[in-house]
Amino acid sequence: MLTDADGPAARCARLVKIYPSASGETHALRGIEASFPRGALTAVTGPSGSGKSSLLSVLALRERQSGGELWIAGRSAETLTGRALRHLRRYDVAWVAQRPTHSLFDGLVAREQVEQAARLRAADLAECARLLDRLGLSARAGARNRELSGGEQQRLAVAAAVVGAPGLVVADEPTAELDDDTSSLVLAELRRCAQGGSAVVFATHDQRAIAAADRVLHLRYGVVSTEAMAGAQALAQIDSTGRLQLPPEALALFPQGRAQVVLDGLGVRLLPADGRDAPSVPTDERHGR
Ligand SMILES: Nc1ncnc2c1ncn2[C@@H]1O[C@H](COP(=O)(O)OP(=O)(O)OP(=O)(O)O)[C@@H](O)[C@H]1O
Repeated sequence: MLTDADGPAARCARLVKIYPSASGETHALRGIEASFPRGALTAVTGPSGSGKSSLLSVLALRERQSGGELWIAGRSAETLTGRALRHLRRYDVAWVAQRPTHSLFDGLVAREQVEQAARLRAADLAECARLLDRLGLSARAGARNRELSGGEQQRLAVAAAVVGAPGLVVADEPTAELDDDTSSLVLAELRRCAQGGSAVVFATHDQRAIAAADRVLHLRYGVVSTEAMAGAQALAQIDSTGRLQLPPEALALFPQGRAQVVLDGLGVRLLPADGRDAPSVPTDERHGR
């Protein structure tokens, strides 16, 4: 079971993920700084290719980071033995893959998938039927993966992930296959899981899921560009090395890719490198809307 009860379920600093590619290397994560508190739903958003799935698969211990630090319940992922990693993956860190069948077992019917996860986490088996019912899957409890629709598989993968409230639930686009009604069922179940004390993290492009989150981390080019608490203004993230990512519309003000950094009484102004005062930017654009 995850320990370090007072800290976040997971935290990363300067997290880097590099994939080999035909042209050399793809730097999918370029120094992610983030923490994932228990009891909260964190949505990870960003354009295609910004690194959402890479972050989630490292966070869920499906892949190793290439650099930087990841702590799960206060333990550095790099120092975990193979056995400790398997233990965490099995009991404490639940994973809903982008393709839900990748998180499900072929040989089991729906009810058995959830019961198997419940047994591993020493959860009450009676909860499995209630969970399937809440997710609208009672009538499909005896069906195997290939007999389920994409949306049913997705709901089933979520059921198996949340049963027994593991310390960390990581889900890659858990509502992608769902209509409004079934999406609400999944989001309600993720909320219930967070209320039980789990840290729930999901990548999404879905406005319904973003609206349901307590906080939203927006990625661009493999770093956290902004972080927003529900209903609050998004704040640009300044990482531990002092870097901050400008919104795309501000980049046009710095064609040379250089800025003067001027501290004044109110904060910091960035001026084009030739010393001219920066042209004014409409307030909405400055806030990245
Ligand atoms: N297994 C892999 N091998 C090589 N490159 C990869 C691999 N997985 C991801 N990438 C590359 O890493 C970068 C980030 O990909 P990632 O899938 O994390 O982005 P994403 O934000 O989840 O995108 P999407 O919204 O399209 O799912 C992309 O350039 C992608 O091509």
